[in-house]
Amino acid sequence: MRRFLKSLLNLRQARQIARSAQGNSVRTAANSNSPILRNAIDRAALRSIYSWRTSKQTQHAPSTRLSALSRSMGVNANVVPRTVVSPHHQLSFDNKRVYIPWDEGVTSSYHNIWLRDSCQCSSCFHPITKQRLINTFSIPTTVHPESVEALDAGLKILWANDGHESFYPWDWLHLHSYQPVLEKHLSFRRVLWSRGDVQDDPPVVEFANVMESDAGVAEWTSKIKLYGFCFVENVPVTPDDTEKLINRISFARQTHYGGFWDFTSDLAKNDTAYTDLALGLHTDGTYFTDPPGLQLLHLLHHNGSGGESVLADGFKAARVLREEAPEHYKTLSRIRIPAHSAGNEDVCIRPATTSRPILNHDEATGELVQVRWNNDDRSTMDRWEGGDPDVDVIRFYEAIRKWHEIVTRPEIEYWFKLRPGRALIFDNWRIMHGRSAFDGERRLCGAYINMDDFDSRMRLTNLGREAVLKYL
Ligand SMILES: C[N+](C)(C)CCCC[C@H](N)C(=O)O
Ligand SMILES: O=C(O)CCC(=O)C(=O)O
Repeated sequence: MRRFLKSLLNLRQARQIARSAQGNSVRTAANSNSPILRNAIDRAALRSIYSWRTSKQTQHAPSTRLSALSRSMGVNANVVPRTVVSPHHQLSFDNKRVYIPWDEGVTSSYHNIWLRDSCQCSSCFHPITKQRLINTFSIPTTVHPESVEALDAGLKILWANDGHESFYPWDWLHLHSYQPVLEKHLSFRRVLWSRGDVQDDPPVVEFANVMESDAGVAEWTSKIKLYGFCFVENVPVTPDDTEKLINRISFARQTHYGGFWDFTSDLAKNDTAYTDLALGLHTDGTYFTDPPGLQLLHLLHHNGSGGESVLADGFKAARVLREEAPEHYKTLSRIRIPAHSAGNEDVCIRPATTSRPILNHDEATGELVQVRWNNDDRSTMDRWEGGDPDVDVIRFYEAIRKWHEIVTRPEIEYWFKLRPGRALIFDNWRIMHGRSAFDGERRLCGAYINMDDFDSRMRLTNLGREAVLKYL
């Protein structure tokens, strides 16, 4: 009652709620916009405070599988929202919107054109391909319901212009409510780490488990998402078996290095990875518009010394930078870094769009989503957009010096030795990798995977297709 009272403080909502208070049937007048009627609505809204009626409440218990798995991944799916339409008020609509009063005391409004365009029936939305079939541009801009009806499972609308019938499940309406937004879309927790957090007990899965079931792939992909990397134990020491392993997530990303690589220090490709030189911490593909999402490396053999590997959690390092030197964090989030791969004579790769900063954030949420750091592949920086090169040049070098100092701290760097049979996979948008110089013959194989292909596989194997498709 209190919540409902609170919600009525918002007169606009009161009017919406009152629309539904009119009359007894769930079918409401086609248009309640006349001033006389609106006053009646306001009065009705206030009256309707007391006309509470019980009605069948639609609730959706959380699926145990989803909530169990999602808890491990931090996916906030165990808090399944109560998609219960208010038992005390009814739906309403006018020539612009449909209004749904929820039991939680808010009312969602949906534009008629939006609802018609979002019809999920099999003639408007392909049930198999999940693509829109309706011709959006054939919907009149004045489209509005002839009637709306609250059924147990959802909302039925009969459209006035063509008599089309649409049905929207309550949980679909509640999830996609945009005015107001009622639910967060899926987001996945990450566990940021320092060396001490992982060196004794790094994330690991068994090759056999990954190969034999999608549950094994779910475990593998959820650990990659959580920690940014994961070892795979007992991988047969062959390129073929390694390729089969990576294909359990998705097909390999093709680049000028090929798809699945089997490489050594012979400069087969004109890149320092194909030498025995040390490689400082970096992410690959800073010269691509879309850097590879995952990188898998499997050491096949090394008869020599050196060649230790190092990983560092770029998101952890970014958090340290923001805490210790927020100005440098801002600089590395702003200044765009041109990069290239131009060693092979038939290749000169640079981002097709504008280049990107080292720290990249989601425009909508402001969340750090990608670290792009490869000081060796950085091109000549002769465009300082900050306006004053005198300021930006110095700021930039100070900021990357601080960044380099942080990422190479002993507590940040996780050094280990790759070994045959133990493949390593890591999120190349978050985890920096490198190696020490080496001698002798050292042969590795592996591949890249696109981030979108990884994300798809991670969601589907961990949450199930039904849960994932809900958010489309
Ligand atoms: C393909 N393989 C992983 C063997 C080598 C890739 C070289 C990556 C390049 N130095 C960069 O940092 O983008
Ligand atoms: O040789 C290694 O251990 C890693 C090589 C590397 O950093 C790369 O290929 O990007």
